Amino acid sequence: MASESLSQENCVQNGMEAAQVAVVMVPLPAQGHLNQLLHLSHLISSYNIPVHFVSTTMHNRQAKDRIQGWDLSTTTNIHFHDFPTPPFHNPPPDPNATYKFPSQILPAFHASMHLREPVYAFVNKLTSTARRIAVIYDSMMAYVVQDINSITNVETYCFNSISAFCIYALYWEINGKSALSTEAEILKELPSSEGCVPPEVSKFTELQLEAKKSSSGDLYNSNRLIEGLYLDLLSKEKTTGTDKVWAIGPFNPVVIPEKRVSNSHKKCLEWLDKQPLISHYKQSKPSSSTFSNEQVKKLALGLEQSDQNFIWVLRDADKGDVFEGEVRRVPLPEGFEKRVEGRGLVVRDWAPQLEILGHPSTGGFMSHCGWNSCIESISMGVPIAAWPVHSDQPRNAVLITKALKIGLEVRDWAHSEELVSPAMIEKAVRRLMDSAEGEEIRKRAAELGDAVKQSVMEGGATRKEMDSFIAHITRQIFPYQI
Ligand SMILES: O=c1ccn([C@@H]2O[C@H](COP(=O)(O)OP(=O)(O)O[C@H]3O[C@H](CO)[C@@H](O)[C@H](O)[C@H]3O)[C@@H](O)[C@H]2O)c(=O)[nH]1
Repeated sequence: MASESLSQENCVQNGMEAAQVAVVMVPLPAQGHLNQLLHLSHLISSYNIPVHFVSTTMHNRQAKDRIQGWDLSTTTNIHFHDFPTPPFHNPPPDPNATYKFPSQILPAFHASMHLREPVYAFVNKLTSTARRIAVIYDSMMAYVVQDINSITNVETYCFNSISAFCIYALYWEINGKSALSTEAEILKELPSSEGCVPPEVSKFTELQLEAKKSSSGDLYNSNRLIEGLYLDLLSKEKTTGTDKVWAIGPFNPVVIPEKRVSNSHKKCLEWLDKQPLISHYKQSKPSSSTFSNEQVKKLALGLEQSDQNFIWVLRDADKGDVFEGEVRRVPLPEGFEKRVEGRGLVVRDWAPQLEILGHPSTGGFMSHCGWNSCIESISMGVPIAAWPVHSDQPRNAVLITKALKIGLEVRDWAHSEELVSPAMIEKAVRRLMDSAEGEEIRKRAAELGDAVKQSVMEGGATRKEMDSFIAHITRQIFPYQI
């Protein structure tokens, strides 16, 4: 972390007018990535710094449509730049699709391959209007920004969309699992990353690693209260090639405004309003993967048997986030919705997840453990029943259940090839929501949530770290450097 410190209000006095700096955001065009950098754009723009958000027309629309917890119309400092969306047609829906395969990621990879030239041309042109440009790029967009470092007065910052815990574990694994600080011994319990991603994802990741140039620092949507140890190790060991590490998350708002701003499905929030406090439990469909019809049926039965109130986000799968394609509407067991009427709500659309998690009636979250879902749930003080599906998720589940102890596993990752039975689902929900063990877990989650909220408020440690990042990118440019 850099030593500069700067408050949000007086950043323009730091030798260089904040307005002379522009930030360009280069997100991977996929939901779990777009939303993180859009939230970060919001935070940075509040320091009176213009932010340019670049993606395809369709993905910019997706990002804007799905903002949660704040209102885009309240800021004039975020500028969207739309580049053409290359056509892509998803394969037809498969009712037996293995839930491990994140087919919706393929259009994102395809779109990103068309952004290298337009993004370079855009940043190059922007240099005539700003004295320094800080390009914040998703680590999965290293290929796209590879030429940008060579432009005068441009600095690049690599944003890691996954947890510091997972990044550190990956480097530790690659480097032959050698020396390990005793505090980090939990890494020895981690499941292997082998088989967690399909070959298309491995190939795309390798392309990024080959293209990656050194950057001026690394950014994490994380918080030292959650991952301090791993952030320190990343910085101390310069694992990613830099010791400048800023953990400035959660990027998402930690307090949900009373006036609901989400464009997405409001029915579930109104339903929650009518529930008693902390009575409800949420099961979410991952935004980037698919459950087979058989697994959906078992999940329905497990939820029914759990006897808990729930919202189940069961979006229609296979369409991809924004691209055209056929929709697979997953059938539910006959009579299910009638039987759970009043205590269970099935949502087929895009749900306002952050707002649901921030609702006082929400007591638990069964999640695939995508990093956004983890950090959103942590910041809202909601414990997690972890049901990882692919990628970094099995490791996030270890962070949640074993390191932080703010959740429990629905099933052991070692058995991830098997279907999860209704009995296992019922047991996990009851343990979390209706047992002494669950009460302890819920208490720890609430305490961590409160501490994280405090850290991002004025005077909090994470706010100071954010100020430090802003101070760094707006630092004085001496004449001989120009
Ligand atoms: O109905 C829905 C479904 C999702 N979301 C939001 O969409 C995001 C989903 O992100 P995440 O929980 O990270 O899931 P994925 O989209 O599956 O994330 C991908 O990207 C993450 C960041 O790299 C990785 O950690 C995951 O493994 C990878 O699957 C979150 O902000 C949710 O709040 C909604 O608002 N409504």
